[in-house]
Amino acid sequence: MTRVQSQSFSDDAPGLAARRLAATLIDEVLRSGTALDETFERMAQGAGLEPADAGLARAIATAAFRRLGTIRDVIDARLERGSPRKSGPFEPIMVAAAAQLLFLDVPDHAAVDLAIRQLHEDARSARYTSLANAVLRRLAREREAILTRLEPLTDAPDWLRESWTTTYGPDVAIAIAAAHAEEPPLDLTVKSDPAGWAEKLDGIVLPTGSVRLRGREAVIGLPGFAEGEWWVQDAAAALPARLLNVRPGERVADLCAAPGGKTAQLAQAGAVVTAVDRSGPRLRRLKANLERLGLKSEVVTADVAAYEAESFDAVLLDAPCSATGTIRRHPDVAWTKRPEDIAKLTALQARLLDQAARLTKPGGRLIYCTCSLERAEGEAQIEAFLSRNTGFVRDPIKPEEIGGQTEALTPQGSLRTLPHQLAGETPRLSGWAGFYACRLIGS
Ligand SMILES: C[S@@+](CC[C@H](N)C(=O)[O-])C[C@H]1O[C@@H](n2cnc3c(N)ncnc32)[C@H](O)[C@@H]1O
Repeated sequence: MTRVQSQSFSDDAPGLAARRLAATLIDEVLRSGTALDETFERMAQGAGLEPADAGLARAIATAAFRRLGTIRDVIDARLERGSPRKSGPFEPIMVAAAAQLLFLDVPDHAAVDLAIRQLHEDARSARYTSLANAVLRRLAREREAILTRLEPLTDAPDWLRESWTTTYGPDVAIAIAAAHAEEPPLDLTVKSDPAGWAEKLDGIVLPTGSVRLRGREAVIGLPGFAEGEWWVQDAAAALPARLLNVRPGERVADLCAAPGGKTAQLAQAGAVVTAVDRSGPRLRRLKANLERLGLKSEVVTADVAAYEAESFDAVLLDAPCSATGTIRRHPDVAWTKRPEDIAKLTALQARLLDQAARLTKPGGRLIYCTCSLERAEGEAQIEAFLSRNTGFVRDPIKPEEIGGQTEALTPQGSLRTLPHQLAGETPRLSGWAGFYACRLIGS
């Protein structure tokens, strides 16, 4: 894609500024590989948009990434001579418009007319407005037919499609991709009284203890947020810290801790927590989160690979990873990560894991986890670790520790959650993130 040049988002035409920001976000994320959330925070600030416009821009970009494979296919199929070359912002504007026409509740004329206006703003794309108009109007006319023929795996890049099919088999690969097509529900970890909070917030208590909300309201306005009674955390992401079974007063290291979802769980369980992360800005968010929750932890800015301290009763390493287990919440991940990232990340994870082992007391517990669907960042990482560190053994996780969700346990007793597990009331209220976690005991 070519850089979208217009950086001025405000305009008199209603909705145009939101569409400009949406196309720019899509373009920028694909070009730079920077996460949509981060790109949005940076760009929306400077764009001076009304909150509703900024929200619409983000919704368009998110829908575009969730369905990018399908969107590219249906546009290409209607461009007889392929995508025009040297056409400036043509592609991101078309992708954003198609996302609205096919997957969002936006009037067709608004999606089409505002896309055409945007194309006119750049001399390189202005030449293709008639072509764009014809393609977008066809998409609107043929929407029903397109939507009845959706194939979930089309919305995963080839390398992920192949990886899931090889690792989990063709049926599970399709189920994973189908789960990614659904908007995710909002899950909360509550300090206490999950049933009471589920009732107050119109949610359900999941078998693992998290509260899943049926609605889609902004969290900041919900009862209990300002009072620090709960925090947002995917139901699968809440499991690794629970599996550490910390007792009040134990010294616990949370390595790669920011923004602190797991630190909060450990502190809430009564542990004396040291949270370590190398990112200053992310640690500032961790501190703000803990402050809202009224919880405490020592906070250390350090590279875990070089972090030295007196050894801990228990250690949690939530290692940096490809984050392919979070594609449902962050669909841009599927299009920004590359196979070559996996090799770099697995080498880093091995270094961090060896250091985490050195920081674990003899007889202490060590949990390694990643939010990745890749075996290399989970099962294979632990197999390699155990062959290097013969002083450690697995401490198998029991079904009752994860609310009886036996399908999320490997034969070796590791946790392996997949996005299509955890059936709920509707497809949107089903599923959880893809996580791997293994509990080890040192000697
Ligand atoms: C998966 S996120 C952690 C999420 C966090 N545990 C939670 O539950 O909220 C990974 C974190 O690892 C940190 N990180 C990456 N490489 C690191 C390193 N070498 N040393 C310390 N932190 C690192 C990143 O800054 C990021 O905050």
